[in-house]
Amino acid sequence: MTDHATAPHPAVPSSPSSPSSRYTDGPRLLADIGGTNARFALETAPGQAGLIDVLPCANYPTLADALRAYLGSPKVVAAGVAGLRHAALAIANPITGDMVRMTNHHWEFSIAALRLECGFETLEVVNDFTALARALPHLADGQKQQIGGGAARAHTPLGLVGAGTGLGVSGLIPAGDSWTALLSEGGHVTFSPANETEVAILQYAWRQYEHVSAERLLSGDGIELIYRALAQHAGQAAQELDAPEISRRALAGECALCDRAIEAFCGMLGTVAGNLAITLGAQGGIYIGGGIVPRLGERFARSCFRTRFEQKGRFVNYLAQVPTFVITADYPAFLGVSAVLSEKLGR
Ligand SMILES: Nc1ncnc2c1ncn2[C@@H]1O[C@H](COP(=O)(O)OP(=O)(O)OP(=O)(O)O)[C@@H](O)[C@H]1O
Repeated sequence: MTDHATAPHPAVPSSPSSPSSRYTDGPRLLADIGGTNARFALETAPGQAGLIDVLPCANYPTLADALRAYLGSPKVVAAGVAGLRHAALAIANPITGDMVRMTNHHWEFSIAALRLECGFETLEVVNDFTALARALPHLADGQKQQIGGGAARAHTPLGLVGAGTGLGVSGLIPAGDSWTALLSEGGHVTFSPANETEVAILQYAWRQYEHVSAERLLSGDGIELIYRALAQHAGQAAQELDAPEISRRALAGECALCDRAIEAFCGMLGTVAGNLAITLGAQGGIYIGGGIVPRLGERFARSCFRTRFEQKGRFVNYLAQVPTFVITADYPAFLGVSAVLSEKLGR
C-alpha cells in the first residue's frame, strides 16, 4: 500500500507557515515505523508535514532500504530535497540503547550507523507510542471522536492504547507546564479474561503461547486467533481469514462468527483501556490509536467497549466519568515525532 499526500497533511495541525517560519536548515525527515507499515514525511515548517508515503515493511530488507526508497521516490526527488540534516523516527519497540531490534518485524539497526549511512547530523529514535502520546494534547476536535464518559479533567494523566500489528501503550503525565510521555511496554501485560467466552479464548491461546499477553489478542493476529477460538468453541469450521477480512465481513453483516470476533476484540480492549485508566489515574481520558479501531468506525462506537471499560466493580462510578477517545487523525504520530525532534534541536 502506498498513500500519497503532497500537500501539508491535516493530521498535523498547521501553525502559520509564512516563508519566515520555514526551517532555515531545510526540511526534516519524520518517520513512523510499525510492524506492518513504515510511514514517512518531510516537515518544512512547524506543523507542516507533507510528501507523506506509507511503505509496506515486508517489501524492504532493511529500514535503510525503505528510507532510501522514500527519499528516491519521484515526488521527493521532484521536490528537490537533498542533503537532509535532521530526522526523527518513531518505532514500535523499546529503545534501550544504540541497537534497535523490532519485536514484530525482522528489521534491526544501530542508530549511530543509520545516522552515518544516511548522512544525518541528527537522528532521534523514539518509541512510537511515546511519540504518539506527545501528540495527544494537540489533537483538534475533528481529529478524535469521544466514545462515552464525561469531560476530561485538566492537569491529570492521559492514557494511550492502540492495536495494530502489536498493542502499543503509553501515558502522558502532567509535569508543571509540560508533559512527560511514558516509555511503556504495557501491551505485554498478561491477558485477563472477564467472562466465560474469554476464558475459552484464553484456553485456546494457551495451546500456542505459554504466556498470553494482551497483545496476543488485541492485534491483527489476535483478531484471527479470537476468530479461530470462537469457531472451535461453537463447533464450527474456521475459514482461512485474515484480520481485515474478518472485520470487513463483520461490518458488512456477512458473517455472524466474524462479528462475534470483532465484538470480543472490542470488549477485551475495553478491559485493557479501563485497566490503564485506573492504573494511571487517567482522568484526562484514554485515547485509542493504532491501525485497527479507526477502521471499525461506528461498529466500535456501538460495541461493548465502553461498557467493558466501566465494568470494574467498585470503580464503575470513577470510570464512568473518564472520557474515551478514538484518534481519527490519519498520521497522528508525526505530530509527536516532530515535537521530539524540535525539542532535541532546541527550536
Ligand atoms: N480493517 C482492518 N480490520 C482489522 N485489522 C486490520 C484491518 N486493517 C489492517 N488490520 C491489521 O492491522 C495490522 C496493521 O496495523 P497498523 O496499520 O497499525 O500497522 P503498524 O503501524 O505497522 O502496526 P504497529 O504500530 O502495531 O506495529 C495488521 O495486523 C493488519 O492485519
